[in-house]
Amino acid sequence: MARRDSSPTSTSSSLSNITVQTDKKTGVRAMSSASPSISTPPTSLDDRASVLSETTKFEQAIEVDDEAPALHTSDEAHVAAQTTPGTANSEGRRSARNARKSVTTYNVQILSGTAIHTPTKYLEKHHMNVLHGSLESMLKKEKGTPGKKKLPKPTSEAAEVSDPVEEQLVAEAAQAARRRTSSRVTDLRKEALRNLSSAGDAVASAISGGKTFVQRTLRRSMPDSRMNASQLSPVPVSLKRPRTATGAEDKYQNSPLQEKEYLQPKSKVWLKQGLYVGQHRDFDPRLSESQNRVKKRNRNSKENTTLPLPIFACDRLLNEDPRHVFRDFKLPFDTYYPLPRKVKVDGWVKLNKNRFIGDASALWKRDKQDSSQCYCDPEDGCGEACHNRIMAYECDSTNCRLTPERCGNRPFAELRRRAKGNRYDYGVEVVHTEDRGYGVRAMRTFEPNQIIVEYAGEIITQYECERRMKQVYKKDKCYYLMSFDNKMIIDATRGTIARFVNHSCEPNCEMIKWTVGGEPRMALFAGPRGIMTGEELTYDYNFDPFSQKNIQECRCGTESCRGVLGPKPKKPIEEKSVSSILVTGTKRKVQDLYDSSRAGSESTPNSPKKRRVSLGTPITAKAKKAHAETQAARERAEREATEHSRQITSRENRAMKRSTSGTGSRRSRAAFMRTNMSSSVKFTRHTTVSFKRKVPKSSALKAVKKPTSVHSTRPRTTPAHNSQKGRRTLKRPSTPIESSGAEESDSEEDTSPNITPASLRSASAKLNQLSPVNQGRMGRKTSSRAGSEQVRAVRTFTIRGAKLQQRNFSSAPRTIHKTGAGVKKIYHPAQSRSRSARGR
Ligand SMILES: C[S@@+](CC[C@H](N)C(=O)[O-])C[C@H]1O[C@@H](n2cnc3c(N)ncnc32)[C@H](O)[C@@H]1O
Repeated sequence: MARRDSSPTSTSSSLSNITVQTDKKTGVRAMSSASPSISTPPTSLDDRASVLSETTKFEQAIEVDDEAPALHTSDEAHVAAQTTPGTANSEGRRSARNARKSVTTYNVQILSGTAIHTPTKYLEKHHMNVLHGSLESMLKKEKGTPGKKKLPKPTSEAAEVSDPVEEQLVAEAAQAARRRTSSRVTDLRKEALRNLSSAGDAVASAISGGKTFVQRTLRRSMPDSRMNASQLSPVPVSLKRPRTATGAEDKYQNSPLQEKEYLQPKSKVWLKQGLYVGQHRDFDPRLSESQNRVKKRNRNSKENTTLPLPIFACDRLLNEDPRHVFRDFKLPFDTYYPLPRKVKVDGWVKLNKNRFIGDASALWKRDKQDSSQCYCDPEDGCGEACHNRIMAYECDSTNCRLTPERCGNRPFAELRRRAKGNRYDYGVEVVHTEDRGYGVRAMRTFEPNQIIVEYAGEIITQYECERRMKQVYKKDKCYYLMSFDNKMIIDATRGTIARFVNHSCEPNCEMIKWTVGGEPRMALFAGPRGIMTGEELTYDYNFDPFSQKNIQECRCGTESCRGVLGPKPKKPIEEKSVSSILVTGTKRKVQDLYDSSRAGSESTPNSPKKRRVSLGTPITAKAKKAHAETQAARERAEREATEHSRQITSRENRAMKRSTSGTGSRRSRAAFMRTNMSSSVKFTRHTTVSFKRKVPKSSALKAVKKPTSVHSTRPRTTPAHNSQKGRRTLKRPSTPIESSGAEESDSEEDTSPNITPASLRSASAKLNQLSPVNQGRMGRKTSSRAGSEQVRAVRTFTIRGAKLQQRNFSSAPRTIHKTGAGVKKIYHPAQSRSRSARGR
């Protein structure tokens, strides 16, 4: 043991009592502080412990590992003793920041003690003979590279050193140490740091030893002996395999191929069989719309090689399963429906509710009388029989006593709720159609008669509409104008998505006007079939093109396509024949009808089909049969009509006599009318007369000089076409774009008061007595909310094999707008003239 009590170069500092101990057995030479140092910074040990401690904390740490690290430490201590004789410190006080920013560098030519601190960033460029890092590493390097310069040996063995170079180095080192007393403190700190790093190494090796042990144990316990170190440890494999236990483990651990096998990501396996195999998905939701388009364009369209289901399978599917009988089999739209494809529409400013523009607000008349009330039971939940529903009024707290949860007649409230949900909930989206511009598609299913979307936009006056047509929209190809209440127009150029709904001659939706909170509102409702996801939404524009040049070809592609975007045909031939005969009872009319039936619907000069179908089309056997049936029915009806008119005439004459003998007051006349009408209705029950009945109005009654025969008004009646029996008859409200029949009712509306819900109820009650027909399901027809004078229902009878329709006024109206939206020249002021005035 060498003991140095004091250093010649020691200062008055506390670093004077250093003991360098050498353990001969292990060759460890450690330093310890025998006495407490004044400047010893506070440690975790208390002062006493610190004082009595034979070894420094670092030394204690070193002792944990009694193997290789100790050797380095001894060397290090040796060097330290050499370089800074009599100086040792157990504490490393360099701040962590500095330690990180720089490393100790030694110029091996100048030897230790001349350490400088080089910023790490300059290390690359540092001179070759400058070593970086701890002395320990330097020593390792020296040992590992024979022939290189060795560091000086301890002083006790200095005499034995024969290498003059080494001697010189030692001497120089001693000289430098003497010269640079001021750097002693720093050197001691370095020493301490070195000790610390050695301790760190020892701990790291201990930990790695422990891990290796755990891995070994695990490996042994695992059935799969191929488990390698990479799976047991999060540390990279390359760093974790220095020690191996067995040859077999070695084999696996050292095989890079095996490791790769485990590290590779799993690849997706696609099904080779199944319902959707072979189907192309055009849309990749991960890509944008344009990227998808490009992809689609570039895709090589391969033929679908998947065979269809065998025929017997389809047959069973369609015919044997009772639920599928007579139903088309449809695959679901898409089991995985991607995010909505947002179509950007140029120039579309979206409005969610109606907005009055200019004078429209001031001119808008709110009809105070117009209200409705329902008295439904909670069990009914305002279903089909709800009075408000029949009248196309939305229930609310003022007109319905049910709670919103119980009431089933609040479609616009439902719409409001839906709009707060997500896009799927809202349920519609704009799409590009092949040949009709934009269209609207359902993104969900809709129940029959369920509300889909509101048709809202700017409410403008006729004057403003004209102005816009002439000035603003004069170059446009599409107009989004729809006539509305109070002779106003909804311009949906700025409006809801409903403006994109296209026309179809066999539509799946209806545009219906409702009264919500006393205000009229238009909305698109699902038709009686309901809507499937993915279906394009359409409604019948029943469009009056106004002039020939505005006639557009219809591309709806349905079987019953009328060929052009035009008005609906007025009535089917059979129906027309019967009703007209009954009304007129003249041969001439029958002849007309016969002619018209021969020519089909082309007999009407305004019929759009006239331009498409030639009259010379040969009559097929089917048509001949239909014609014969019609003829027979006509003859029967003619006979009945003669009888019918005879009876009515005699009854009217009797009633006339009674009324002229009475007071002649308005009330009595009204009573007479009611009696008369009731009797007519009763009568028609048996004779299946189709007729139109007007609710008595004061103005109308005034005009009655003598009890006008019901017949006298009938010739002008145009029984509505109700191709779908038992379904609601579509009736258009008054509009400036009305066709002639509707315009007549328009003019009446202007001069006559509105029908009140009370009168409707009484009329409804009377008819209820007459007929048990479920009026909620019957077809309904009215001219408009403001002018709902013509309130009719359609009833189907079978008399002597002929199916006939009876119209009465028992059912309340469900107002359906006549004109389609957005059709060019959909509105024109001249259209407010009667059709007859326009020569139609
Ligand atoms: C209210 S817009 C409907 C949306 C329109 N497709 C668009 O792109 O904005 C009415 C116009 O769509 C076109 N359209 C609608 N239904 C059609 C049909 N069945 N056949 C041909 N064109 C139709 C006509 O050009 C019509 O003027």
